[in-house]
Amino acid sequence: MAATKTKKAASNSPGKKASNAGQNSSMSAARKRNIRLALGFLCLLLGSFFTLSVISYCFTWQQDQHHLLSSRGLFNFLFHDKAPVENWCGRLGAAAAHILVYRGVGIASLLFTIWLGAWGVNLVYGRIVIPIFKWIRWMALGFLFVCPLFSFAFPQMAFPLGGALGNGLIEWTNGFAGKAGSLFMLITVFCFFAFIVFQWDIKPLLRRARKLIPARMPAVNPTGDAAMDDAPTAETASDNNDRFKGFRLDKQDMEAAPVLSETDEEAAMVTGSNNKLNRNGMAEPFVTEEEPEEEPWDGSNLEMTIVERSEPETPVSQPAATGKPGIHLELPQADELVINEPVAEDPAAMEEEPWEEEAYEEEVYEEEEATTDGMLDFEIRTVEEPTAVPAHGSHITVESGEPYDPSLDLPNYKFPTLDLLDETEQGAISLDREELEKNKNQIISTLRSFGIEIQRITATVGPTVTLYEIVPAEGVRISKIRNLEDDIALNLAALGIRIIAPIPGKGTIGIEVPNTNKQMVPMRTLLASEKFVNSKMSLPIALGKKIDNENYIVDLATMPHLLMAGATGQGKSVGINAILVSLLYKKHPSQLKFVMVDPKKVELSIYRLIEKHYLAMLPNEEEPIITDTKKVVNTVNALCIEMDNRYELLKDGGARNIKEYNEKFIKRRLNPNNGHKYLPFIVLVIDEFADLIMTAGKEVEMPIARLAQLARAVGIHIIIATQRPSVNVITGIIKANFPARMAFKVSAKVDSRTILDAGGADQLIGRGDMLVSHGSELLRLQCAFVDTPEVERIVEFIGNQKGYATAFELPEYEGAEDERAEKEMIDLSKRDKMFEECARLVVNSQSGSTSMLQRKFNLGYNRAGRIMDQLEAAGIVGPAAGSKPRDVLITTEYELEKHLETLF
Ligand SMILES: Nc1ncnc2c1ncn2[C@@H]1O[C@H](COP(=O)(O)OP(=O)(O)OP(=O)(O)O)[C@@H](O)[C@H]1O
Repeated sequence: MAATKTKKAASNSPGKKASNAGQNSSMSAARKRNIRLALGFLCLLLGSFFTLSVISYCFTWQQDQHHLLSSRGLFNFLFHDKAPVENWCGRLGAAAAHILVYRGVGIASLLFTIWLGAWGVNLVYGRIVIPIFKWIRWMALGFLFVCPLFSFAFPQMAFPLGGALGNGLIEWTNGFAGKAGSLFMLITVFCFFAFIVFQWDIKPLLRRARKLIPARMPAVNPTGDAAMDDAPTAETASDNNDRFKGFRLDKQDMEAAPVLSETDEEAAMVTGSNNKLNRNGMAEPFVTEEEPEEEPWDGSNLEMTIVERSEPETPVSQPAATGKPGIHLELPQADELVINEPVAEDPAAMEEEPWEEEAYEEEVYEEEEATTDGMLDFEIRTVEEPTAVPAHGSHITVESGEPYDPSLDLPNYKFPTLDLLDETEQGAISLDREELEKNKNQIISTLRSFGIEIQRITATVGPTVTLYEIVPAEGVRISKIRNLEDDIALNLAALGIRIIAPIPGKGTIGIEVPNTNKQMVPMRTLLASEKFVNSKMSLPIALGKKIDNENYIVDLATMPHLLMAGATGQGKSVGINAILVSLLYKKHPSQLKFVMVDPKKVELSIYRLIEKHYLAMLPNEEEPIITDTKKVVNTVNALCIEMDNRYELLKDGGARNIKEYNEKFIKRRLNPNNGHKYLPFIVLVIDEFADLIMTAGKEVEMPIARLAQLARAVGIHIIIATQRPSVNVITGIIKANFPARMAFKVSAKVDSRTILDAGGADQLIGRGDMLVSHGSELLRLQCAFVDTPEVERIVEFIGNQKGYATAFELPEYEGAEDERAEKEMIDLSKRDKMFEECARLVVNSQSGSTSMLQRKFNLGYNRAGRIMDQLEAAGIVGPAAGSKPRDVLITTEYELEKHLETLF
């Protein structure tokens, strides 16, 4: 009875209401999205249909027009006439095109039909893909200028180029003011659009015209009148300069306007009309209603508390949305987008380069005018072009007491905005009470069947799993539960159960059970969260959500290196993208560089677009993303040299780590003339580490281990990902230097132990479900999801901006060259006595394996290696391929004999 009462109370509890409200709001959001999609597709279809019918009309109008005009009305033509029509879109197409072209605006009607399709595209995407509102101006120009222009220019043409509108306007003006009047009308309309609506800049044209005039005048009139002729020109110049100043203001205003309207458009598209701006143009603080905690509710005979956490953080504005303070994007809820525009004028608009260049040209011109005026001095000045693309640290020599700002390398760089990420709705975490109760009962009965009684059970519902925390009855030893782990998991029989006995620091036992309805964690919500936006970490990475729904954001700099593993298709690539995207949203190109290694050649290639902003590579290297093993070895060794150089700089600068060093440099306490420079963080990302180790072995393992041991203090961090977390890939030396590990689902418990030093990763459920071991904790997280198109949009956004002249150059690594030179210097006249026999064995077995030579001829490793190098120099085998046998370049013994004859 008591139990029933509690249940009732629980079902009426505010928590339940809140969750109902959440469900309702997510349903209405889904309905809105469906309506938007339906309208979008309709507009797209109609737009395409009408466009096609108008294009077809251009070829078929004569045949169809006859039927149309002879038919008694459009209705009759559409529904009763039997005569065949030529238009590709049938009767409907012929009628629509007739109305649009003949009775409407002529050929300019295409502007309307394509615009309709563009509306559809925007509605389908839910954001402004094609700027349709800007298009309205072009439509107006088409209807009010192009239509009458066609009718004026081709009055005899049978095809209604200008449509009824063009013909009507021209007829009226012809009658009212004659042809001259029509021409004036057309010029006036054009000027109205050019200067008022589009605000086109005709100054360059005028200036060119003006330059031509004084240049010719003295030649025409060399008697001294030139000075008189020049005088008004100089006046005009200053006049123009005044006008120019006025125009400069207008231009700013004008530039501000489309930005505003476009953003409004976007906001209107996405949110309806939910823009909130307070009077200062700053964000209204958002108040999120904390969902009240669920009341405890009764199970069949035991009480279980469901801990449902509200979203832990109010997503806040993203400061970096424009690279300038003041423009913020807020995402309080998935379906609400608040955009705040700054009231103060945007300094960026004033600093636009072309504008500055024009102003400068204008000044130079004015001076030229003045000197020609008096014919006294003649000075030819060359105006140095401002460097189009800066080199790294190019503004370093600016002498001023101001603190050094590395971002001034690329002052106009804009950080990617949140709207580049999909606005995936993340509804409230749904609580399926039936499911919770069923699991609870099963846990209780399973434990009871092993003789374990429990006192209390609490459920915490996370995005993908629910954690049942159990307090065992007095006297039950935790080791007993731990020993029964497998049996309990078997009895609960759900996929992906993980038992944590005990939960560290709590003394309770945790059983994680996957939810039936799993929630994805969109990257956007993490990047918009207060914790991320206000993070002061050196390299903040937003990894995902914890089981209690809290955002998990860590500093890669403190990790300081990260080892990732997971079977194929379990979310590794998404995890790497989440890390890279987090860093791209937070760090300026002057502060961070990536070295990317991708033997698979497909995963990281998408980042090649940001080569000139964020990538670091060897000098004279062509490919920004390294795919070739040999090049990886060189690059990793180059990073070791960079590390050593940085240590020298730190020692010289009296700093213990990169943070202290950069702080000193910013305060201008380190002299760039002594080689000091601002040091960006470098993150080395290696995908498919197993592949690398298999091909390059120790050659790559050693420098990586060295980096991992020492590079942290100088700001070089490593992220390694592998599908195969076996001990020969993640060797002891690598493991010892990678304290932070991230495991997606792996196929065997032994793999889980290799990566995490604990089981559990084999029991994950995939799709971004992961375990992170950092410090002493082992956390279960749902990895943030960022899709490839989103990453593409972000790198395109960055790549389209002005970057450095080159990628960040790593120091040259000479080792590789030396090796090659050494090989080239092998003197075959001093070849080993066993050379010929070894050559025969290699050719007959078609395997260039050094260990085979060792075994067959009982040779030492060094001698066998030397013979193999001689075989390579003789062109019998190919270059070393890591631990794999070398390729054999000769196929038969006969061919070998011939080859040896030619050689010796
Ligand atoms: N965090 C996540 N949230 C939701 N779904 C995810 C998540 N991570 C991955 N997935 C799903 O799993 C699929 C495979 O992920 P991903 O490509 O990252 O696997 P992978 O481990 O890199 O595989 P491979 O090693 O073969 O490249 C994705 O296409 C996506 O559908």
